[in-house]
Amino acid sequence: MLRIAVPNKGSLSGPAADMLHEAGYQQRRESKELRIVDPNNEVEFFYLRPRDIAIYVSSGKLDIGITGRDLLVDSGADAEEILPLGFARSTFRFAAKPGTANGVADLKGRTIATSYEGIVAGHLADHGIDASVVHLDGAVETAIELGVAEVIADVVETGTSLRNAGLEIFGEPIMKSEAVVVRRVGAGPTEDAEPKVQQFLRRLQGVLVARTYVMMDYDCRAEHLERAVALTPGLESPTISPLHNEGWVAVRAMVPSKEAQRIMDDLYALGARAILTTAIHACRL
Ligand SMILES: Nc1ncnc2c1ncn2[C@@H]1O[C@H](COP(=O)(O)OP(=O)(O)OP(=O)(O)O)[C@@H](O)[C@H]1O
Ligand SMILES: O=P(O)(O)OC[C@H]1O[C@H](OP(=O)(O)OP(=O)(O)O)[C@H](O)[C@@H]1O
Ligand SMILES: [Mg+2]
Repeated sequence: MLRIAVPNKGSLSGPAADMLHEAGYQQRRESKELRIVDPNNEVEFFYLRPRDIAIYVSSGKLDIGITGRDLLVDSGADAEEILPLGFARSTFRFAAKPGTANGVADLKGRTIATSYEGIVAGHLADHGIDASVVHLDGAVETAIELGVAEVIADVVETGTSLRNAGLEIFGEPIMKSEAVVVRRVGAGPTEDAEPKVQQFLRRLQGVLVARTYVMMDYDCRAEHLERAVALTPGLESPTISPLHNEGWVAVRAMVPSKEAQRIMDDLYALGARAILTTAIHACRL
């Protein structure tokens, strides 16, 4: 049975459960459940603190896990990212009162509060900067107002928390994060779990594709086909079928959902008609 770690709380938890559900896996019904077995898929899910997931996976007791890239790096665990999942996107940034710092060089001798000590210590070492790091569990933005630190390093999504605390980002982004699937470094093809791991990854990739693409169908005159196909090249190659009306063909191709409306406008301008888009519910590429 494949053993998978899933975030039990926080920003990663809901979207991770939604993605697993879309991929056909059974998920817990109560937010207090710590583990469930999905017998049909022969998978056992362990609901763990997101910060601990890379550590469990690196121990080899769990085959794979879903966590944040920032949490993986911060943990220093012997685990690696094998699939980015596109949700819980954030950046990790330094911030301070306006006008107090411009770049990483200004951190010398300063006190930095963060929940991600591993990332901050690594970044300071990379830049050869000597500074003190204070570990706080959360609500790090308040540390400056209360005099615990002069600078913070924290997760930023919209920037609202920083603005509300009267703080400004400075310096280059320390890292970009999103939810990722992780596994133990060195785990691989010879392991018993490998076929199940690959099947799990294919299912999640299928969800990612179904979320980002739509299927587009349209009819166009054969003489416009090359220009139409240039607009809708599909993932491999579009399907072209003859129409009963001579000189017309039907085209079917996957297109990125974000671009669907623009592509429909361009196809219409080319003379294509009966342009339809439909959602993809699931796929294997
Ligand atoms: N506002 C946010 N937007 C997007 N991702 C976020 C946000 N806050 C945290 N994350 C991401 O969630 C992961 C941290 O999860 P964790 O559960 O530790 O913190 P949290 O979501 O802030 O929950 P809490 O602080 O309530 O425990 C990291 O990968 C981080 O980048
Ligand atoms: O840029 P924003 O959209 O404001 O999002 C970023 C904030 O969200 C998270 O905080 P959370 O609410 O989880 O509280 P915490 O700091 O206690 O973790 C994170 O730690 C930041 O503070
Ligand atoms: Mg938080």
